Formats: sequence, structure tokens, C-alpha cells
Amino acid sequence: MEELRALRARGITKSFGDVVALDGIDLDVTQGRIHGLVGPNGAGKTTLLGLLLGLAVADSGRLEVLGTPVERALDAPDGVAGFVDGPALYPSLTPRQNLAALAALRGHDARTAGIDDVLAEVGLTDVADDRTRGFSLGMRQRLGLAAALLTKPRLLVLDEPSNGLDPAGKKHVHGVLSRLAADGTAVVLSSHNMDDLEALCSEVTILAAGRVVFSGPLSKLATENRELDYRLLTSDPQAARRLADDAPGIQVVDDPGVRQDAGLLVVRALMPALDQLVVRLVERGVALRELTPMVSPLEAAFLALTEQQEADR
Ligand SMILES: Nc1ncnc2c1ncn2[C@@H]1O[C@H](COP(=O)(O)OP(=O)(O)OP(=O)(O)O)[C@@H](O)[C@H]1O
Repeated sequence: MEELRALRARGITKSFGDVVALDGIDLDVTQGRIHGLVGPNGAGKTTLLGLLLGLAVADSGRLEVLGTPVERALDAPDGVAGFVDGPALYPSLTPRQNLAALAALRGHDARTAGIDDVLAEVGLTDVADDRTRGFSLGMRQRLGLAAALLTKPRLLVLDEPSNGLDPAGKKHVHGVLSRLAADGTAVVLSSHNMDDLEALCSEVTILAAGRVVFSGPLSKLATENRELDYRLLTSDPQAARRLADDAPGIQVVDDPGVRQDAGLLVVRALMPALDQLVVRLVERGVALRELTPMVSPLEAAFLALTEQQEADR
């Protein structure tokens, strides 16, 4: 079955005076996927999300959202909703009144706009009639998400939606986004939190200094040609060390953060060399008890790619 494209960007540039925020960005997002944008501070994530929401226009390049080319107008393309830099809310109004005002602005009848449903969906029913002023960041984020859901978007654009959420709130919001994606909505979100991205996204784009340094499935990042450090715990640490020292493509790393007396070994390797080492260990009767990357593949890739880009500047 052909996958429907929610978003296609080619050669997008955007500058603010002398500052080049986006420098030839290509991006593809398919319907029903959650796509993560990650990058150091100032990499251009918010600028890019703002273009998708029609808050600014690109200086050059082609942008197609939900099958329609985005021209130079400042307006959210039909079917797109979300927020950057935190949701815009009226602090003197309650969540219910905020959503009713938004529905009215769009020419909808507040009674039939589904306000109760979206408040329940984001877990704000209990505070639906409290004033928004004084809401925590996490509650405002949830209300911003409710406002976006009210439009039944086919492309949802969120700038750091997990900011300020406690673990339960995060889990709740992740559930909402995953359900939306399962129903066919494309979600593009930025985050600095690798755990969130790994939990939520099937694909990521890494930006550094306004450029794409990686874009694709998370699984590809994990197997990309990059050495990672792994913790290795076996039934016979001495034998494991001897085998690791002799194994081609394996470097034993003396990591001060790892307790040697606990029998742990840290090895740096590409996946095929690591596979070979595991086979050798088992052949020699050394049982494998734990084998985990020291940092997640996404975090390792993020650090390697963005540091390289910074060095090249
Ligand atoms: N309105 C603006 N006027 C001037 N410069 C801007 C403006 N918006 C963004 N920039 C600059 O463009 C670059 C990209 O900023 P952007 O906010 O898109 O980065 P980001 O990846 O979202 O960063 P962060 O992770 O800190 O939120 C930065 O150098 C920033 O200072």
C-alpha cells in the first residue's frame, strides 16, 4: 500500500538578518508516523516547526503540507495544528472557555465542537472550570494539545510537548500522540529528551546548525556504521577480558565510571564485531549475563553527528 505523505520539504532556507537558521533542509514525513526533531540549542528546530504552522515563510525552497504546496501566505495550512514556544492561552479564562473561544474563532458552535472530549483526552476534565492563570507548565502544555486536537489535525506540530510534564503526564501525552498516529495523523515534534524520542518516534531528523545531519528510522541510527560502548557482564570476567583483547574489531575501554570489581567490562565495537565476540564467549563456555549500550544509540549518534557538524563550521 502506498504511504501518504504528510510533509515534504526540499531545500528550505530561512535567515534572520545574518543568522542562517535553516540552511537547505529536506524533510519527509508520512501520515501515521511520529517524527522527532532533535538538535542542539539554536539548531533551527523551532524555526522549522514555525514554517509548518504557517507562522513564518521560508526564504527559499519548496514546502508541501498534506499534499498542498505552501505558498508565501502566513497561515496554518488546512489540517495542521500545534504550537511552538508554548501554547497561546487566555490566562483569565478556564480551559473550557479557552477552547470555546478557539472554536468560536473558527466559526464552530462550542456546544458541538467536542470540547469535553478533548479535555478528557488530555486529562484536564477535573480542572476544566478553573482559571488557566496559575496553571503549571505541564497543564498548559496539555491544554495546548487539547486546543490542537479540537481541529482534528492530520498533521500535528509540537515544540517540546513533554516540557514540564511529570512522569504520569508524560505517559498520558505519549498515549494520546500514539493513538493519534495509529489513527493516521502525522506528528512532528521537537524534544531534547532522547528517552522521549526513543519511546515515541519511529523516525527522527537530527539538525545541527540549520542542516540535516541524519533523517530516517531510529532503527537505522542504531545499526548505522558507528562504534558504541557496551557494558558486558559475564560468568567469567577474566576469560571475557582475554577473549575481548584478542577479538578483532573490539577495543576494551577502561571506563572509570564502571566498577571493575563487579566483573563488568566495557567494550567499544561495531555491531558485527560484537556479534562475533558473543559467539566466541559462548563457544568457550563463558555465559553472557548482560550486554547493553552505555548510552542509547540515539544519544550516541546525536553527540557524534552534532559534534562533527560544530567542528566543521
Ligand atoms: N525571530 C528571530 N530573530 C532572530 N533570530 C532568530 C529568530 N528566531 C530564531 N532565530 C535564530 O535562529 C537560530 C535557530 O533558532 P531556533 O529557535 O529555530 O533553534 P532551536 O533548535 O529551536 O533551539 P532551542 O533548542 O534552543 O529551542 C538561532 O541562532 C536563533 O537565535
